[in-house]
Amino acid sequence: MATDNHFPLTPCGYFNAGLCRSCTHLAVPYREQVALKQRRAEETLPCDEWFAPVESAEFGFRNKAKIVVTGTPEHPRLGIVGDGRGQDLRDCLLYPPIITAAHETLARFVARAGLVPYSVPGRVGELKSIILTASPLDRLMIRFVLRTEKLVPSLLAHLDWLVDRLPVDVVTANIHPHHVALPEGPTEIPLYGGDVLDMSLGPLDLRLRAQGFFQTNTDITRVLYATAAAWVDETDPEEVWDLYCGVGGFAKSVARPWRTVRGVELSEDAVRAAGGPPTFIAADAGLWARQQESAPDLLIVNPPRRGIGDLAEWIRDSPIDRVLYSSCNLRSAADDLGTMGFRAVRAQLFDMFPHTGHMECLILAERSTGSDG
Ligand SMILES: C[S@@+](CC[C@H](N)C(=O)[O-])C[C@H]1O[C@@H](n2cnc3c(N)ncnc32)[C@H](O)[C@@H]1O
Repeated sequence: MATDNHFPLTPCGYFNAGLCRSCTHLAVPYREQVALKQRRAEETLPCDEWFAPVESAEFGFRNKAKIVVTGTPEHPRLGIVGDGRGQDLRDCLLYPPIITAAHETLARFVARAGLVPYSVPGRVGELKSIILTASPLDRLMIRFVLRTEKLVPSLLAHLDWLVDRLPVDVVTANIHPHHVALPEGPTEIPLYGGDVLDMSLGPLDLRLRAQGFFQTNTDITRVLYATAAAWVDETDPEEVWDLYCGVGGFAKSVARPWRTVRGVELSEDAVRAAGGPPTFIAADAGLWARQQESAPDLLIVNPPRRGIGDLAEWIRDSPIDRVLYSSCNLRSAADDLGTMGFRAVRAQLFDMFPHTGHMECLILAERSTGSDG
């Protein structure tokens, strides 16, 4: 492959040839990437003490692949839309071996089952993408994102061939009729196996349903949850709420026999997958908090990128003095802490998304007193 003179050579042939630039920071040596993120984090969020950042494996860390399918059933390209024609990325270095190996079998399956890839410019065809998730024990969830239900009988007719060749626990069809940038649609049709993928991290029992959220870097997630649990245990609060809890990673990590823990999450699917104990509730976090008669001793929040919105004012007016905020967007977290009237006393960067500008930060924040600052 020809190299692009604007960037130094990296370990990724797609990047060097200018065929994929998803890893925007790949040309920067990894240690330097982390140092730059740390500097940016410290500038964005003033904090009494920033702990040393937690580094990721440089490659093979992504437990999820959103594989856009283009080309023809006989010669499918598995990768990204790229310039519109589609770009095959089956040797992407971010994937663990189980996901890389699955690409070849999936390409053969597309041909065997005659799955016609969807063409973005032509708006014809059926198979838009394949979403793969790998569990910590190397089992797979495979979701075929289709324009309509037309290909479901072909998928079913050839499924035995696929599950004989891959370590699959769940296969579904996701129906995504609209020509929009969203990666998936609202309807999920179960095709094979159970309805959850076991994402347990050692003793931490975690299960993922097809449309649920799971942090994308399994090893970093393990350290993030363990760190949160250690920080919570230092003050040993009696009651903890985990708002925006997803499938319950933080809630389950901080659960102790003597502690009351409740997790709140908008997605009913995620709450069903979380199971319990502790107790999980499907609700809007802000509305639910306002309906409670008491407040917890410590609150955990891990919201989407936009932050916690109105909940910040509720926290400001509540008796809560300590919040553990896990954020993938420090800008919104800093704004939220300002609205809450809290100051960051300890923070740590977890490099969940190497080679990009994104990062996860865990922040322990306390109510500011009049003497602060
Ligand atoms: C960044 S994820 C965090 C999930 C979880 N804490 C974890 O570690 O996997 C954010 C979660 O917030 C949920 N969510 C979004 N808006 C919400 C709201 N208004 N109330 C409760 N949960 C919400 C999403 O469904 C998603 O599961």
